[in-house]
Order: sequence, then C-alpha cells, then structure tokens
Amino acid sequence: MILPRFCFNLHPLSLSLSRTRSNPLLFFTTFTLHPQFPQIHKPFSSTPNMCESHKPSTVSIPSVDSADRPELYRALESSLGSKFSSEPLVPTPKPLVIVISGPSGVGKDCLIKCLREVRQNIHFVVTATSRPMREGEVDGKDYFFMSKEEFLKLVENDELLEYALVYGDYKGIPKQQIRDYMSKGYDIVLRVDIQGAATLRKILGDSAVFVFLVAESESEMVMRLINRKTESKESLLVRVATAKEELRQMKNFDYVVVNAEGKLESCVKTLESIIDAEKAKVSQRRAMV
Ligand SMILES: Nc1ncnc2c1ncn2[C@@H]1O[C@H](COP(=O)(O)OP(=O)(O)OP(=O)(O)O)[C@@H](O)[C@H]1O
Repeated sequence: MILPRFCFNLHPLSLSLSRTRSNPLLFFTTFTLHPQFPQIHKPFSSTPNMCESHKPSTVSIPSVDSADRPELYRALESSLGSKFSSEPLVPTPKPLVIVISGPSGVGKDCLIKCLREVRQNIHFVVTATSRPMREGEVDGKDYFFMSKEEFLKLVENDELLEYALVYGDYKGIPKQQIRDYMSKGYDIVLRVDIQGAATLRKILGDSAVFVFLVAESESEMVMRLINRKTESKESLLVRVATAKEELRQMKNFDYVVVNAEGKLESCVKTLESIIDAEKAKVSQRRAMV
C-alpha cells in the first residue's frame, strides 16, 4: 500500500530510505509520484507545510534537459502557485556607528585618515570644542570651534551625545551631525579616548561597534609617542602612564585591532573586514542617537 505522504512534514529521504530497505519498489513509486514537492525539509522554518496552506497545482514541470529556461522558470512558478519576486532578499544594511579608541599614540588618527581614503560612505564626526583655534586648523574640519557659553548651550539643549572637560576645554559630539549623516546612509566613525568610549558604551550599549586599537607591544607604543615629538617630557610621562592603565580596558570592547609597526595598511584592512562583517550580520545593530 502507498501511504499518502503530503500530510507529514518528514524528510522524504529518511522516509524513502527506510522504505527502500524493506521494499525498493515502494520507494521508487512514492518518490516519482510527487517530484515537485517544495521545501520538504525546513529545519529553520516555521512556515506551515504544504497540506496546511496550499497544495501544489498539477502543472507538470518540463524536463530540465529539454525545456528552455523561461519555460522551466514559469512552470516552477505555476507549480508553486506564486511568482518569484525579484526584490532583494536582504535589506540594505543599516548605517553603523563605529567607536574607535585606544591609548595615546597607537595610531587612531592615522587609521581613520586611511580609512576615509579607501572607504566610501563614512562620516568622521567633527567634534565641537571650546578650545581656541590653532594656526592651520579649519573650523568645521578639525573641530567646530565655539565659545564656552555656546558649548554650554549645546549641553543645556541636550544636543551632545557625550562631552568632557579636557585640560580646561570642553569637547563634545554633536548629535545632529550623526543623525544627518545616518539618514543619508553613512556609517559614522567616532574617535574618542578610553573615558569617552566608556561613556558611549553606557549610552549606546551594543547598538554601536567598539574597536580598541593597540600597538603590537608596550615598547612600540612608547616609541611611537617619542617619535611623534609632540609631547613635552612631563606630558610624555603622563601619556605613557595613562596608556599602560588604559590597556586594561580592552575587555570592554567588541574588537581589538593591532596596528603593528609599518603595517598601517593591514590594520585598515582589518577594520574594513570588521565593518563588512557587521554589515553581513543577520541581526543588525541599530544605533539611535
Ligand atoms: N603602523 C604604524 N607604524 C609606525 N608608526 C605609526 C603607525 N601608525 C601610526 N604611526 C605613528 O605613530 C604616531 C601616533 O599616531 P597617531 O597620532 O595617529 O596616534 P593617536 O592614537 O591618534 O594618538 P593620540 O591619541 O595621542 O592623538 C604618529 O607619529 C604616526 O605617524
């Protein structure tokens, strides 16, 4: 006797194989009766099986060897009772907020500069500051320069995502700038110190990607600061001591990227891979600023 199989959501192979052992003819017969049975084995799907929703029509599917492709395509559509959609199966990835941090002198600025050169649709957020403009700096490019009063007005109006008083000057991240660029589909890069990253983690939680940048060793990190020749000996000592402490914060980040001596290019590639992987995630992060 041939059992009706449509009303069991069983894998046909398991059914067929068990039958084959006892009766090969039976296997052959059941298999050829319904060759167009769709999505027979769906381990991740909760879609009701065919007998609960709609049965396949009786349209016969032409041979794959002789039929032309449009004919075969249409026969598959008719057989399943619906048109195949050409809409993208995966929606456009959401804009990311990428927070880049790490101890002083590891190469954060260099990394971001290179990333902007090689990748489109990235906006590096320009920080607002109450610090006076230095020679060579450009308002709106290096910082948004403003008076303390203007800065505090932004704080009062809740227009800053995060702010801090650094060596007597205010620095803060304007929310509106992030919103504007995210609405245009840009990924957002924020460069903050370790304290700033901790504050942003509290505000944004897992909705942003937190990347910790390090040199390959402590000694290399110190050498880079020495070679940069931007610090006085006092400031050098403070920066190095702080950097050693800051390394302990690595565990609070999502990714750690090593910027090894002379390997800035490969470091940029790693960061790009992180961004690409984040964009391929099934559950996307969704930063709300
Ligand atoms: N891969 C690398 N190999 C060698 N030198 C590097 C590399 N990356 C950056 N540097 C150098 O290290 C120094 C520090 O880089 P950078 O100013 O980008 O660091 P930073 O993390 O932004 O520092 P800070 O937090 O103090 O502003 C610079 O002189 C830069 O040219």
